[in-house]
Amino acid sequence: MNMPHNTFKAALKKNAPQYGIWAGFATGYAAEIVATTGYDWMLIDGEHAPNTVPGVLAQLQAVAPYATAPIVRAVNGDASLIKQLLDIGAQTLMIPMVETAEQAQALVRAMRYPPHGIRGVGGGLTRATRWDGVPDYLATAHEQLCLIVQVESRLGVENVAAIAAVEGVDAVFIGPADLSIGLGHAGDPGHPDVQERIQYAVDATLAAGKACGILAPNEADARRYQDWGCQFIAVAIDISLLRHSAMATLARYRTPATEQAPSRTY
Ligand SMILES: O=C(O)C(=O)C[C@H](O)[C@@H](O)CO
Repeated sequence: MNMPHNTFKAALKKNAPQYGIWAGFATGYAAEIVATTGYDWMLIDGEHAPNTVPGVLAQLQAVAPYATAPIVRAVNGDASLIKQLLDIGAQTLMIPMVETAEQAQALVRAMRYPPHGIRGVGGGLTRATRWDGVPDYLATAHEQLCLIVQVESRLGVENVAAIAAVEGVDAVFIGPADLSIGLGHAGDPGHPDVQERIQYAVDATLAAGKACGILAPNEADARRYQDWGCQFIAVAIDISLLRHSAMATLARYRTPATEQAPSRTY
């Protein structure tokens, strides 16, 4: 059995834009619905959505038949958690709040087997190896694994060039919400101070030869960040899509008939 091909990692190397969606419902059923919609990638959010390792596994299994590539965001960079997420078959990990090159190096080591790292061997117990069905997994696993580090603090942006330069870091993902609150502009990622730091981080990441991503559910933001060079952009959040659509639908009926435009003209 061949090792599953990491289409997201391959697409990053082609420098093609990759549009993603944040998946926050934390169930396999909802994740599968998202995976049918044609986005290039989806983020299974283990930081802010109520996900457990078995819950992430269910979502990975649910989306496996589809072309949308799953990225799993861990709640933190704990090496034991990284080991579990890799063992259940996550191939692309996003780790929040990386602030130094040393932290990034530790994450790379957590994703690699000795002598290049500290990942423990799960062998035939793990979905990653397809229960020992993938030949040579130990020697080749790193080829299909992808590490995205999140830069989302003042210190992280100051160190972004060194973080991006770490061998084994495939991409940097900017977190506008955390960055804006960290810079004293809570809830205002559009503030010029925040925008300046975002553009600086994008430039430094690209200069290091790595891909840069960002969350931008607002279309104007997404298009600007793409112009700046962001290659993978989360342009939607599934929970927000449901909520906004539900409210907009209800509002059409709640609005008094006299205020509504006529539905038919003769
Ligand atoms: O800082 C950010 O922005 C992120 O990391 C994304 C957030 O966690 C959140 O806004 C996702 O909905």
